[in-house]
Amino acid sequence: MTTIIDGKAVAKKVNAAIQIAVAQLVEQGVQPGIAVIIVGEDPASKIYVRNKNRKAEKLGMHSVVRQLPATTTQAELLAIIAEYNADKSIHGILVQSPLPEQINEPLITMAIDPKKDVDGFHPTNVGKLITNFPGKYPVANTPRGIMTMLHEYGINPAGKTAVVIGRSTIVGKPMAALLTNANATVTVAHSRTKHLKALAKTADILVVATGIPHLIDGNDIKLGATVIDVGMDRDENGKLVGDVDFDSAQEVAGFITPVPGGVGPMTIATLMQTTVELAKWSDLGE
Ligand SMILES: Nc1nc2c(c(=O)[nH]1)N[C@@H](CN(C=O)c1ccc(C(=O)N[C@@H](CCC(=O)O)C(=O)O)cc1)CN2
Ligand SMILES: [Mg+2]
Repeated sequence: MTTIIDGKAVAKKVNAAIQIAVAQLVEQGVQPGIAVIIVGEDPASKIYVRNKNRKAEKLGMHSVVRQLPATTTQAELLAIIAEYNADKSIHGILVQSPLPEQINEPLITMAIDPKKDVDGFHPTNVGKLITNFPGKYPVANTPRGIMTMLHEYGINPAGKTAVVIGRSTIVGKPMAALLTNANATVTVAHSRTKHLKALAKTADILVVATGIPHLIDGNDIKLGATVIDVGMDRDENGKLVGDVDFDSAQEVAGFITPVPGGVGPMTIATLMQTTVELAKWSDLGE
């Protein structure tokens, strides 16, 4: 019997807590504020940005969306980031990815004040995560949301064998760090990994974030394993599917996230959570 991890339900619970936290902050004279910058007209990015804005407003936050043309230069984007770095009403700054090719993404990440880095991508914050630095700092929202889901379903990574397939800055690397800090034994695999499927089968916790539809199926999963599918791929019919073949995987897994309705909803809920925390840390010194 497999348990389907309901990311929508966990996100709802997180959002309910955020709504209360925001109301309390507003009473103390602090309204958490987020600025989302989008460059160009990528339709999926526009939907994600619209969803972030709507959710932030619904939870009582101050939310600004800055839509820029695809021809925006590096200097123009840097100037806008500097503007939000100096804006006291904004606690979190997010530059939606992907960015057009004339923009140097690492330099943009570096330009955001680490204290307003709501994505948790700034090297200062990544460094703190990797070193398990004490204190408060933002952590990438997708992997952090996955940790919240594991916690909600009573899955403790300590002592478990975890395999993370994917080594991106957004998911794979911070996921591996979070699982390591939670005392799992972690292997990071990727497109050049030999015997990938055999390795996947050793995992008690398997996180798949490759962008390859149905890379992993039930044959590659240990009986009873927890399977977290970060993929958001389109199949030949344009249907949204994950990196895991859900139908065969759920015959073997103990716990599994669906696509859609698993990791995705948690990303936005956790982004809201991080925005509230940044506001508390900066304005209340918590
Ligand atoms: N600066 C950032 N850019 C991007 C990030 C990010 O975290 N920071 N992540 C992704 C896109 N993304 C948020 O930005 C995101 C994508 C998808 C979902 C989601 O809820 N997905 C749903 C399905 C939606 C559908 O039907 O198409 C789900 O999985 O249930 C949330 C956030 C890239 N860019
Ligand atoms: Mg999902």
